[in-house]
Amino acid sequence: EEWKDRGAAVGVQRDIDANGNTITRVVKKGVKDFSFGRTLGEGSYSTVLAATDRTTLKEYAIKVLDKRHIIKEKKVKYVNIEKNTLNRLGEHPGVVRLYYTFQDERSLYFVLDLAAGGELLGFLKRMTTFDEECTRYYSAQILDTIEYMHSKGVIHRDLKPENVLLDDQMRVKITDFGTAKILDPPKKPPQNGDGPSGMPYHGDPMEEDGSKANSFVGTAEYVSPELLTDKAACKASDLWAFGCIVFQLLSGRPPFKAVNEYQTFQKIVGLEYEFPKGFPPVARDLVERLLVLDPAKRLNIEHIKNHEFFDGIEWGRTLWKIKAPRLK
Ligand SMILES: Nc1ncnc2c1ncn2[C@@H]1O[C@H](COP(=O)(O)OP(=O)(O)OP(=O)(O)O)[C@@H](O)[C@H]1O
Ligand SMILES: O=C(O)C[C@H](Cc1nc2cc(Cl)cc(Cl)c2[nH]1)c1ccc(Cl)cc1
Repeated sequence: EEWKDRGAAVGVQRDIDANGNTITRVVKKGVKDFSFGRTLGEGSYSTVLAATDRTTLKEYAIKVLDKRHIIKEKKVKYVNIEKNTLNRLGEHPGVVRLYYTFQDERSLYFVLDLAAGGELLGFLKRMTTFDEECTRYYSAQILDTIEYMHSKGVIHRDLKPENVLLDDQMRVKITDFGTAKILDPPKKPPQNGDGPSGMPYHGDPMEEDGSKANSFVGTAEYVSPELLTDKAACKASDLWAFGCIVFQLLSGRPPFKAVNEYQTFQKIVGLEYEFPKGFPPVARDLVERLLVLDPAKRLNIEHIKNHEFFDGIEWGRTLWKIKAPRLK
């Protein structure tokens, strides 16, 4: 049987010796335990390969990072945030699960769920737009996963269709947690200088005046206004990105897009966007209540789940059992 301590994977092997005594051996999973297949994709600091566990024949995606490259590019912090965040998130159908991590002299390895369907963005590009039924299904699974992440004190901070992968049954698998923020439960009563809602942050260096130096900004089109104005990401920032994704699935383009990042940021803080003709009115109402400049005035997850756009969606386990609607 196998048991895994936090992220480091160890297997337990039992054998009987000549005198009939049981010998228990603890074995660490390593590169040798997998046969590597095709390249699923490349990141700036990583290669993701399909792989099969030689013993169990289970298929995984293994993300391989070159140690020297990570150190040179000063990405050690992000790799460890990704590992710690994935370990903290444990198991949810909408999160790419981390089974093992290990390293050899040259590389680091993340053994992850295989999302054989690839990126949601790929399907959207092929379809140009999704109809309401498909949009409802995919955005409901994304929302259910955001709710789970937030319940574990994790803010994703870079939600976008590229980071929404799909498994072989066209179910959502959210990935890319290297830039997530982990909210720590306050050990002491909230003091000023803590993050919003009195929750102190960790993972970003603090300025001497106690304000958070938020080094990270997400992908321009999906960045929330509060991150641009007072550099503070909060849970509602993921719901801004969610609003952008719903808009993009139905219209084929993100709401805020300009010739360069700076002009995109100007459109965001100025709330300059318009719906294309024919955009479904119920979905429009939902998006208008998410793309609100003041994060405190944005719909919260409970209200979104009860919005008319999600009529017919049964939240909870059922959502992950129903068949994905055919993309048409
Ligand atoms: N679990 C997975 N299953 C299948 N494909 C995956 C999985 N994880 C990543 N990929 C694919 O591999 C490619 C590289 O992903 P990776 O997360 O390593 O880098 P990235 O985040 O896309 O790029 P960057 O690091 O520059 O942001 C992506 O195109 C992604 O779609
Ligand atoms: O937490 C652990 O298990 C230990 C290590 C931590 C760790 N060791 C590292 C060595 C290098 Cl060179 C770079 C990074 Cl980012 C490194 N991170 C580790 C091993 C593998 C992976 Cl995928 C992530 C972190």
